[in-house]
Amino acid sequence: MIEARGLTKRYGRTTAVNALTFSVQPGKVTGFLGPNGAGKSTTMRMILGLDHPSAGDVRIGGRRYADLKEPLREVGALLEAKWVHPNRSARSHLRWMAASNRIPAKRVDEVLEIVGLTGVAGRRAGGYSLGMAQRLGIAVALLGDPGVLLFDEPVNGLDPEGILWIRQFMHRLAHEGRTVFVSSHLLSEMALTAQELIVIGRGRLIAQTSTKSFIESASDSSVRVRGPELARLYGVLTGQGLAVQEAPATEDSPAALIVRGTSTEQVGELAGTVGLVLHELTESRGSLEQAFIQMTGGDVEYQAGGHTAAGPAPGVPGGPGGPGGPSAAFPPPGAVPPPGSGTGPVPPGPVTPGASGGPAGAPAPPAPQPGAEARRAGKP
Ligand SMILES: Nc1ncnc2c1ncn2[C@@H]1O[C@H](COP(=O)(O)OP(=O)(O)OP(=O)(O)O)[C@@H](O)[C@H]1O
Repeated sequence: MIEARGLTKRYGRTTAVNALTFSVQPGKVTGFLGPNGAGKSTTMRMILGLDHPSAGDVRIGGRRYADLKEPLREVGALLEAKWVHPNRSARSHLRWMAASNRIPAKRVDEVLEIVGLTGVAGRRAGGYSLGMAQRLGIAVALLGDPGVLLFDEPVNGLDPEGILWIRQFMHRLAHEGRTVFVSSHLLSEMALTAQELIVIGRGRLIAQTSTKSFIESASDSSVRVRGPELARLYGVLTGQGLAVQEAPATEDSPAALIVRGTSTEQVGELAGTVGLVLHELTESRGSLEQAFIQMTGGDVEYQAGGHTAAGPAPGVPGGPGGPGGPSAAFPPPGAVPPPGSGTGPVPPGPVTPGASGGPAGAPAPPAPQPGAEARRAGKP
């Protein structure tokens, strides 16, 4: 279990992490969700003792990282990709890691088998694809058979097969009773991967909730209605106590009304009883991504299908469907190292951030000093 209390990190005038309090429980995958720059990597580095909090603290199983006697056996992490020496093979790299952490050599073959790298374990890591490098990173994280695992943006840059593999693998680790904490800026990915979500924006906690509740609350439905007598229609609907919002005309669509907490049937019948002509009556599901951007105060544009999905809040017109390296595994103390405007509860595809930021994390020194600051500038 991971517990953060009032966790804060300031870099000069920037408050990267602002009084975060949350807990990550074993036995399930917990997603750490926030737009680029929200403070996810900084939080993970503090969990791993690579950055000192400016205030507050974070504990793993009740102890600070620096106080863990054998950190590699308690927590494993995948932070940054491609940090393995290119001329080393996966096996020799793992043997070196194991030896430097007093882990029996036979564990190397076990973890190679677990991540599916046995067949290529003798090949130089420099020739590995990103997906293979990810697996190697995970193998390093698993060397000490830790009960707590951290993954920072593990699917960045992976192909669909690699994404599926990582997702299933995290489920398996959680099923084994481990604490699995995975960061992402992709709500659509987290919706498929995590049972629990910790959502942050600009360093602050926005929500800690089950993924199911988050999706339900973020994908409220609304009814869009328009006709030649909008003002009268507005009066009829509000007269029935309905929450009605005006959607001004845009280049693409004429002015309309957005009605929440109702159905197309009810709106149509109310209009019919007073003889109002309607030109449009549609139900829209809020886009999860738009809800996410709103909640996180995101200043990041999310794009999918070639258009920008950032825009009005769910249920607000103007938006379709709605209203509108690895990593290098970071083996403590041994080494470290995007959907568009979907219309359903779970957006159909990944969201690609307009402003891309690569996976964050610290390089993987073979034996990081607990508590040592890992500066971004020092990243490989
Ligand atoms: N070493 C550092 N020095 C100065 N500012 C930093 C440092 N590390 C992070 N920041 C700033 O802190 C904020 C949070 O960054 P962080 O990398 O933790 O966010 P993130 O949610 O992981 O984003 P991303 O997905 O883009 O990596 C950003 O404004 C970032 O520029």
